[in-house]
Amino acid sequence: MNPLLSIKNLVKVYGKDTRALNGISLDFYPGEFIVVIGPSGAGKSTFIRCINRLVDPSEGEIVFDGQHLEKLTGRKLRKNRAGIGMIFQHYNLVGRTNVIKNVLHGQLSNLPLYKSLLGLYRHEDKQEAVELLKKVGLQDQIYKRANELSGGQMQRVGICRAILQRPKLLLADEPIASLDPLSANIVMQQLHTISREKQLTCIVNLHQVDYAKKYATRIIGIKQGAVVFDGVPSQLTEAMIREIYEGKESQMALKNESPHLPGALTDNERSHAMPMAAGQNDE
Ligand SMILES: Nc1ncnc2c1ncn2[C@@H]1O[C@H](COP(=O)(O)OP(=O)(O)OP(=O)(O)O)[C@@H](O)[C@H]1O
Repeated sequence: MNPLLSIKNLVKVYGKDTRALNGISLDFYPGEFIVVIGPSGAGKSTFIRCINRLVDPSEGEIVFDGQHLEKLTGRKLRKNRAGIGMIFQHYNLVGRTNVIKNVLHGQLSNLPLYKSLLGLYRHEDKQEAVELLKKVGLQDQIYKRANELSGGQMQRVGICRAILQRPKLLLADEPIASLDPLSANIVMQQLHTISREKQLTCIVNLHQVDYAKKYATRIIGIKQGAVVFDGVPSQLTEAMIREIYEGKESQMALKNESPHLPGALTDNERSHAMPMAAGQNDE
């Protein structure tokens, strides 16, 4: 089977000498549910964000669905990136817009510019948006403003938006880091179920090793910008977990606690509130 995504010698250096990724090479196959774990600062977010070019890699190749993404710019990059959905830690919904319109934003990149500006969505997209919202239990919240929802509900809207984009690959950057354990479990369960049903390849960054073991078909451990573990959940032993998280982060990961606290959007997340929308990220 050919990989859907093939990454070769991926390097990211921030500024002069912060080497966040140190030559990562990995292949990802259709239908895999991959969880990336590792201590804070290991490079997990940088890795996920290099894949869809929210962060530009310094070196290496990113071949997605046969296209070298690292070489693309402007419209070609947007077109190819439309096949990659993204779920953010802080949801990145448009707070004053209602739930269904937020979900429909997932289709913006597939509409001609004038239709996207006027919000002229296709009937079948509206129907699918409603179906997805029903699936995640939000059928009664469809016309509520997004900023009236709980964190867990917002993230379920974020999942629906990413799925409505009809991607081949779904990236999720710490999707449950801002949620309480009950909401986190619901979000992971729904993400897992929907991606299984659609046979989507998912790459999810998590701090919680328990969730990684529960949901992943494959776990990647990253430490200091390099892959130190790549295997199925049963191969991730306690000793291996300690090795990955050696240092103060290990205790938090083993106790299934997130070192992240809910907070404001980072500047980068804010500027990519609708990363796949037409007209954005022109280079
Ligand atoms: N925009 C940036 N500018 C400079 N350095 C950065 C930037 N983003 C990340 N870094 C640095 O790159 C390294 C990897 O960061 P990254 O956020 O990818 O790690 P992470 O594993 O996702 O961490 P966490 O789990 O805490 O989110 C860290 O040393 C971090 O300080």
